Amino acid sequence: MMSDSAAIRFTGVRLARGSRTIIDEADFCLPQGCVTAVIGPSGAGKSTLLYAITGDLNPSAGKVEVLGKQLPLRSTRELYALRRRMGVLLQGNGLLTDLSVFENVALPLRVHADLDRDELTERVLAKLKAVGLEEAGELMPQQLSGGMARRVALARALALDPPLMLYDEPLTGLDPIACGLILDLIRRLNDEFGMSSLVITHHVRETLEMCDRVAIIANHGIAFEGTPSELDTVDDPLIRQFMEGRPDGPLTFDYKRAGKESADA
Ligand SMILES: Nc1ncnc2c1ncn2[C@@H]1O[C@H](COP(=O)(O)OP(=O)(O)OP(=O)(O)O)[C@@H](O)[C@H]1O
Repeated sequence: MMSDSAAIRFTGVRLARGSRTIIDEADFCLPQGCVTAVIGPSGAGKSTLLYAITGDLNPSAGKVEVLGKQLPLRSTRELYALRRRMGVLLQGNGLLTDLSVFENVALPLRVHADLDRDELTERVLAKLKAVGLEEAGELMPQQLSGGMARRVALARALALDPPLMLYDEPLTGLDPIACGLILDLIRRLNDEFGMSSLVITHHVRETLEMCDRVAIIANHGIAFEGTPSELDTVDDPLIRQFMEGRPDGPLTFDYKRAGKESADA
């Protein structure tokens, strides 16, 4: 069991890909009920952190705890049980194109929940309503705008009522209005359903306006963790370089084949 009420806790974690250390000595906490943004230069290891949370990548050192479980788990069965408690929204949406919107959202329920037809319909419509698409169930994915497709994927990620939501670049490819809508939904759903949410994003300014906490991954570790207003007051040159989008400074962008790898430019 986890020692406190964090939804996610990393203690002294090292994450490696082959012989390359991507993140080292990382301490990170996502308190329950919070929306935490994870930002940082391209290639710094944000998605790698996500894979460690979903149990796709085991830490080579340190402790990763998610929803009260320490990873890696002893069996695939336990890992799948934990994954059912995480809603994951990936960049590509992953909607099945030969299934309607309704059936896409129903899919995890059909596979993992033992519901009768009425219960299933009620649950799917509730999730579609939560994302403002209650009347779109009949549509096929090809008939959706990018923003609608993202919302359907979000409804599907919510289908099993996960206590933890993980978003990897939820705003990619969306216009500013659709971005605002998705960020608003992430915040609202987190609070309404009593979830905890982690949002990996390059849309730094917009996301900082709505999140409770922010972690910056840079130079192989967690370079900052705190609230958005604390971030405003930090004068660490590395943090300022990233926040101001300057190519020159302590952030390194060289690729190294072994040892500690630097972020891609
Ligand atoms: N499957 C893999 N095998 C080997 N190396 C990998 C693998 N996936 C990622 N990497 C390496 O790990 C580094 C961190 O990648 P990651 O995708 O976590 O970065 P990121 O911060 O999410 O980047 P971006 O913002 O561009 O999505 C990359 O530079 C890449 O070289």
